[in-house]
Amino acid sequence: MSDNIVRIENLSHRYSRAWAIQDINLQIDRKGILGLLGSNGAGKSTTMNILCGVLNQTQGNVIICGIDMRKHPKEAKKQIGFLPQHPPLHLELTIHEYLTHCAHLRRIPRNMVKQAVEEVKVKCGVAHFSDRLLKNLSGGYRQRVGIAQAIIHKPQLVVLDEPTNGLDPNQILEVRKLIREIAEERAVIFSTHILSEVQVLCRDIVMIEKGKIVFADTMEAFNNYIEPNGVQVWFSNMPSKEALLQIPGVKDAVIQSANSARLVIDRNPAICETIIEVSVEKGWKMREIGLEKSSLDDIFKQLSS
Ligand SMILES: Nc1ncnc2c1ncn2[C@@H]1O[C@H](COP(=O)(O)OP(=O)(O)OP(=O)(O)O)[C@@H](O)[C@H]1O
Repeated sequence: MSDNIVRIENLSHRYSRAWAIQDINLQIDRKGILGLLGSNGAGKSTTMNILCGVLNQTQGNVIICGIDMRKHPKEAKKQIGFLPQHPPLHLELTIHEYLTHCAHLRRIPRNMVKQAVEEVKVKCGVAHFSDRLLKNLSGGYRQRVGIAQAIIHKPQLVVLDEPTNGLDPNQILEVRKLIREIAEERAVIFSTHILSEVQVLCRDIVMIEKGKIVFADTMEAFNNYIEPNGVQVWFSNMPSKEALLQIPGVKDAVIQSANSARLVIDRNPAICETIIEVSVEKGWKMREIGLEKSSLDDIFKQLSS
């Protein structure tokens, strides 16, 4: 049949008249983390809800480990763990009670429930809080429990919808570490609107904008693609615009003050060295140089055009 963990074919969905997503194609063949990046309303949740069998698509197919989600939802869902944006936690239960409840919902055989719960508590670092009520946990620990319920049945695919949203910086680091660990054994889809989250965590990236995929490749390819095209420079002996335009690789120059300019450059990894060399040669006394980072909005604009 198929070696794909996920295959999404020509997936489109409309809630009323307008299409929320259109013609999404996506394939995941290996373990590791894929980042699904998109701004608010781009269509991430719609795609994930369909992928996880929570929403029925208008058109297209979702195949999980060779099983068609629409034709065999129960079988397909066995291969998936899902942590939605608003985790389905029962705050009045303890961690142990909640995960035991999840194990039953996932139809883990009765004689294996205890072992599955203990294993997942250790894996997600919540074993020492086993008897604590969920309502008394910090945001980071609640997310750990949310991830625990998503992997308790050892699925091949885990889908995490904005899992680091609302956490403090330490909690974000801890949850990222846990996500990396669980991705050693399975494919993980990590949805977010924060580019830097995808850059630190994911091996592959899919960008979605206005319901359509605008970029899908490795993180490395993405980082190469978005290389900055602007440089800020500060000089003590400010050269003229004409002199700056003589630097090889500089396509345009805008003088911004008596000591600074913005240069539009070729995508050339050695451009900063060239600018520094010319500055030294001409005695411009460079004080500072910095590559401009594209904002996510710029990147989306660039990719959608
Ligand atoms: N239940 C719904 N009924 C009608 N329209 C909806 C519904 N849910 C989402 N939409 C619309 O579908 C489009 C995609 O929304 P979706 O929630 O999938 O985006 P998203 O990328 O997950 O955004 P966010 O990060 O804000 O959750 C948006 O235009 C949204 O307004």
